[in-house]
Amino acid sequence: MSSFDEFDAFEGASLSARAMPRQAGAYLEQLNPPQREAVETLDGPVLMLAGAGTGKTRALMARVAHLIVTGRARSNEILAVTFTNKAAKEMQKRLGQTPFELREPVRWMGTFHSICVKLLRRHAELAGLKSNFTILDTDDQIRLMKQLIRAANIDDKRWPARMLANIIDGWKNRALTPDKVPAADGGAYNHKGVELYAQYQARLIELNACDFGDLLLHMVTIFQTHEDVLAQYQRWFKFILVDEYQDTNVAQYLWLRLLAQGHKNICCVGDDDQSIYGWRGAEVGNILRFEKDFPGAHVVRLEQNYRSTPHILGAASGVIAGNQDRLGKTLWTAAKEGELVRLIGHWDGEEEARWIGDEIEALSAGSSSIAQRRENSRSEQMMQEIERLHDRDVFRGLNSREQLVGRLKEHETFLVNESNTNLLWELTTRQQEGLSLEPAFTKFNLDEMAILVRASHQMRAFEDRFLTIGLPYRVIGGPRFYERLEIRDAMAYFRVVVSPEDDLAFERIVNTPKRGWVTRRNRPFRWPRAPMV
Ligand SMILES: Nc1ncnc2c1ncn2[C@@H]1O[C@H](COP(=O)(O)OP(=O)(O)OP(=O)(O)O)[C@@H](O)[C@H]1O
Repeated sequence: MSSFDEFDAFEGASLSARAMPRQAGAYLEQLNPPQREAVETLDGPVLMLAGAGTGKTRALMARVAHLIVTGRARSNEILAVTFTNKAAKEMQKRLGQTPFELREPVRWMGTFHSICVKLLRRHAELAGLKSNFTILDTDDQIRLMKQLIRAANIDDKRWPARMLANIIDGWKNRALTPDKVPAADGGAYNHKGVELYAQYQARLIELNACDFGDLLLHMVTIFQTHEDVLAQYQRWFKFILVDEYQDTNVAQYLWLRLLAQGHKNICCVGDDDQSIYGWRGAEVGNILRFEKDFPGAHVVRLEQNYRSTPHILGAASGVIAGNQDRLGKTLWTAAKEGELVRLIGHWDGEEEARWIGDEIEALSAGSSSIAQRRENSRSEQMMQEIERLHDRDVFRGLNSREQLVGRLKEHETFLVNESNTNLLWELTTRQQEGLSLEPAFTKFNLDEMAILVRASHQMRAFEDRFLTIGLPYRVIGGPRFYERLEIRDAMAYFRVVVSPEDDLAFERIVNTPKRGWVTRRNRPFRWPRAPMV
């Protein structure tokens, strides 16, 4: 076991931070009543059910500050799990500023993975690793699996390594070590999955490496098998906070449960309506079951939305109402009406990209779709037609879009097509509701507009279109720094220098750049140890 004593957990906690409790501060005044309830209920399990834009980040930060300011915990006694490391950094920064003014950073604030790396480096030998273990990326994982698959004489064209990687990942998300995989999963990967999983884990240990899933799996196993280690962390982490609880998987849930078992001071923040990571093992059941798992839990609902207009909330609520198994909450806002939501169907991605490109140009030029269309001769015709119909009272007293379409058909106008009727209906309702038509003619900056896509391949049609029409754009959330090919190659060189036994890194760079060396198939890599860099 790592040699460190309880004092290590508090390293960096200065005397000033351990001083007498201060007065609860201005941060409480900036909260609405449910937020305040979620912040001030410090003891026992708390579930903060927070819809989008309801100020959960604000409440989460206030809770951290409140624990410290009232002297209930020192900054190093709080374990705060955030969804991304970026979110942790941002919160850390804001906690140092008004209205919180914390003097010390919360050292155990980060993602499940970043916190588990820190813990596992301390206890690596309990998992058969050295503390300087390497963390494999997906490429390395696949490379290693391919070696094992070929060594087992399996055709990796028919049974791709990526398929095995997904299966093993799924088991790790469910906190299953090879010996715990249920018999029902025995048929996985042509009945070879469990055996290859065991070989893969053994090979990782030889390489002094682990993959992403192992970071949690090893820590759950260590906590389950070493009571003394678990007890130590249960004592240190007096209060636990978890963000995006609806996205936790079984392994993360077990890890949290083990740590919170003693004091049960765990506050989970989440929204059962925003669970989108089922495909990577997230269990929305974790949040639905919270009150069962933590009897006596205090549930607070944050329902006042500060970000959206009633139309947007209404549309979102309509979609969400169809979800099954909800804990239920009703978002509301004090904001005024705002723009209507438009739903526009397109034939394919290219047509959609073309339409959106035109719309963006129109919005940034300060011309609505109608005004923009007025600019070309075809649209001149369109404006004349609208005026003609207007004179015949076609738009008066309309109750539905269908009625509008009916009247347009009666007048045999060429305006009957989906995009024109959408636009005419929007303008009609705006007028009926006494709303100004102004917003449709306001100029917008390009950095006020965004396109959200579900998967990165959907960006292509937009990029093609924007390049064609010369519309400047930025892509946010493309491949991350460490995922870029050249960065991964450079990292592999460093890994070989630091750990000469890292065969996977060696395999990656041995022919990068191309040196014309041939590697033999069906053989795991074991290279002669000669200095090469
Ligand atoms: N009590 C409050 N009074 C006024 N404004 C608030 C209050 N709480 C939050 N806000 C504002 O609402 C907006 C959303 O807050 P915050 O980012 O904390 O929400 P969130 O729930 O974390 O959002 P999301 O999870 O959807 O990103 C921010 O602009 C914040 O300043």
